[in-house]
Amino acid sequence: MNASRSIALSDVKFAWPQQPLTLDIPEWHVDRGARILLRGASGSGKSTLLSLLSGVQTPQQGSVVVEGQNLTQLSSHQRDIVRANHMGYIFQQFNLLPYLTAFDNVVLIARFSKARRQQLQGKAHAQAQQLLSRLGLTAAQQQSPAGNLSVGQQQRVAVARALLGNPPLIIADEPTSALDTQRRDAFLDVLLEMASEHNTTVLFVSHDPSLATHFDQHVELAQINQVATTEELAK
Ligand SMILES: Nc1ncnc2c1ncn2[C@@H]1O[C@H](COP(=O)(O)OP(=O)(O)OP(=O)(O)O)[C@@H](O)[C@H]1O
Repeated sequence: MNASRSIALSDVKFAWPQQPLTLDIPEWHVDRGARILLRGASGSGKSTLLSLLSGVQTPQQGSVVVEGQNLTQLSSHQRDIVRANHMGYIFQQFNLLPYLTAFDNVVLIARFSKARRQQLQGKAHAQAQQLLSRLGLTAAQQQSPAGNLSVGQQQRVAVARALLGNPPLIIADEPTSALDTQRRDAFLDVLLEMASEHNTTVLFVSHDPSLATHFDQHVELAQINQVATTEELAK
């Protein structure tokens, strides 16, 4: 096992039921602390790849090793534990619980993960407050139900939740698509600044080419995936 790697895929083949292959990735790895912007045509399989990395899906063939854990050898329950312990995940829709306060949405993650609780050493509340403040949420906003916050504020709550307890890997799936340029840049600055403090690996999916300057590596899915999309074949 290579400790300097966050992600290692080998000989991975994945198809959704009754569909042709979506992913055929002979080899791909991501070094610890890398900040990667993953791009690719719509429907090319970016979200599918993230679902393999987060252990929500497993490939029909090959191995997916994330933070030293071979997800393909684990049960669904064990994969849930790896996800909670090692990954901060930011979705397009943020997946906040609307009736809970912003603050409670953030600290909730510590209940699901022993590794994060250990990392936090009883300071989940303090770190949640610190993260939310740093992300620009006032004390009143932190105590407001998440469903009452603006999209931009909810997005920052989702970032705080992903970062709580300093998981080694952050995966983000188009989290900036609903934001204007200024907010998007501010969001990325905070996320990447906090990630670099802890040498956190960041894998960020976006269609937006103007985000490129924020990342030190750019990966086109077609570079690693041997399944060509219809759009790519038409080129
Ligand atoms: N839950 C699912 N069940 C069946 N097929 C799916 C499912 N999710 C995705 N697919 C199919 O897998 C292929 C890749 O989809 P995916 O969402 O991974 O692409 P994407 O690159 O993330 O697209 P976009 O940029 O538009 O979000 C598509 O053909 C899609 O129809």
